[in-house]
Amino acid sequence: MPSLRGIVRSQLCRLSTADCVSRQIPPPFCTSKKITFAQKPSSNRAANSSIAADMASSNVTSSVKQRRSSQFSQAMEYSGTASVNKEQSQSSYAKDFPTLTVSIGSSSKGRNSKRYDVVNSSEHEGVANIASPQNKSSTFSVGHNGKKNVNVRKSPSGNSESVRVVGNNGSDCSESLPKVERFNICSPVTRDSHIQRVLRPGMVLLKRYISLYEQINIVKTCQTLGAGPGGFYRPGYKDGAKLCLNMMCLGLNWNPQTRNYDKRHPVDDCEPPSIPFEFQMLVQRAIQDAHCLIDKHSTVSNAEDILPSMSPDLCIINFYTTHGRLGLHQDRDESKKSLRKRLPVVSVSIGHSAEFLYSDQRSEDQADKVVLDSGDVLIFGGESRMVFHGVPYIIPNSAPRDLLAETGLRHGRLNLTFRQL
Ligand SMILES: O=C(O)CCC(=O)C(=O)O
Ligand SMILES: [Fe+2]
Repeated sequence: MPSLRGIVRSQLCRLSTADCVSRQIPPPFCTSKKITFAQKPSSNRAANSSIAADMASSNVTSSVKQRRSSQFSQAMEYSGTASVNKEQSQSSYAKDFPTLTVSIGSSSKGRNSKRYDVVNSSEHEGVANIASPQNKSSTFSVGHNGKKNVNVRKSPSGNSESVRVVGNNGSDCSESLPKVERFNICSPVTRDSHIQRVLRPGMVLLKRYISLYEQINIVKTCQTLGAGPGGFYRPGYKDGAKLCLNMMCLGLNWNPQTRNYDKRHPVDDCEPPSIPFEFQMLVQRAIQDAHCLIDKHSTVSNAEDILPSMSPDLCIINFYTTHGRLGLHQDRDESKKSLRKRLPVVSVSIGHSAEFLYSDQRSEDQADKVVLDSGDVLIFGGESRMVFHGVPYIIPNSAPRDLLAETGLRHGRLNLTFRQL
């Protein structure tokens, strides 16, 4: 199943990939479209980087090629219906570019089912609004008051659909059309602009950033790698005390006893697996989106000055059972050069939620606290690179049920911290 990032990431400063997947938009529909961006320049970097990341993913690339022609029939097969409503409007424009109305999800007969519609919300525009029922992850603002419109329009030739994503002030043909006050069916509490936060200079939290689909893939990859050479084990410190977690490393092995990075695993003497390409892409995408957020919230001309870019060559993967924890510490075993440049740590959380403390002092009392949920990405670099941080508590029964069901992941929390040596 291909990734769904294509469409939704187009405004990824504000909208997480999680939204697309959590809404169960059929993958063929999402990925095979020709995507055109009509965004403000400041958003283009993120949009382009996201698409580049998507296209670099082998899944997506091949699926785009393969599925292009049978796009809508696949969408129908997946879960719903599609129809071309040429008669819907009397305008010649609409006749030339008939609106596609696509119903995705269970039919309205299904009592307990969620329903996701791409509907014709305007006779003239053929604007397709994708929104979800109100739930915890409903952050896709739609329509006049919201952030995203996805237009689905079929070309006269009938064989190439395009998806246009426009922002609030989008400059598509709709500009010349009458302005209509839209009713926003998304919960006002969970507007997507609130879910990505600069916690402090150099520290960015991208909430619900990773789609459920991507989370599942990450878990499966970690399960496979974790069972092989260089896999998970329970590490201990020099004094014999054990860490309250299981750990494995990618790229280079971190040894808590020597506090060094080695080529080999301290227990099985194997080389750690290398960082999978998809993980690398995820990290790049997250840093670029963090830059985008910093651009939006600060007056600096270059977000790199606040949060330098980095290319990870190692990753520490922790698995916390529900009793796991990690005391306040600094990540300071990377090279002098890396620390001098204050290259960020990119932390990915999957599974159960956790409390996360961070502070300039090694003091739990004075520390700030944030909850890290499944799919969140936290980045700390620049001024925040040496922040004390730790995980005092895993929140029981807080993992997405579908994630556990799909992967058979134990109850607990997986955390991946990517770094550059
Ligand atoms: O689990 C986390 O969120 C933090 C992990 C961490 O700080 C580390 O591995 O150094
Ligand atoms: Fe750490």
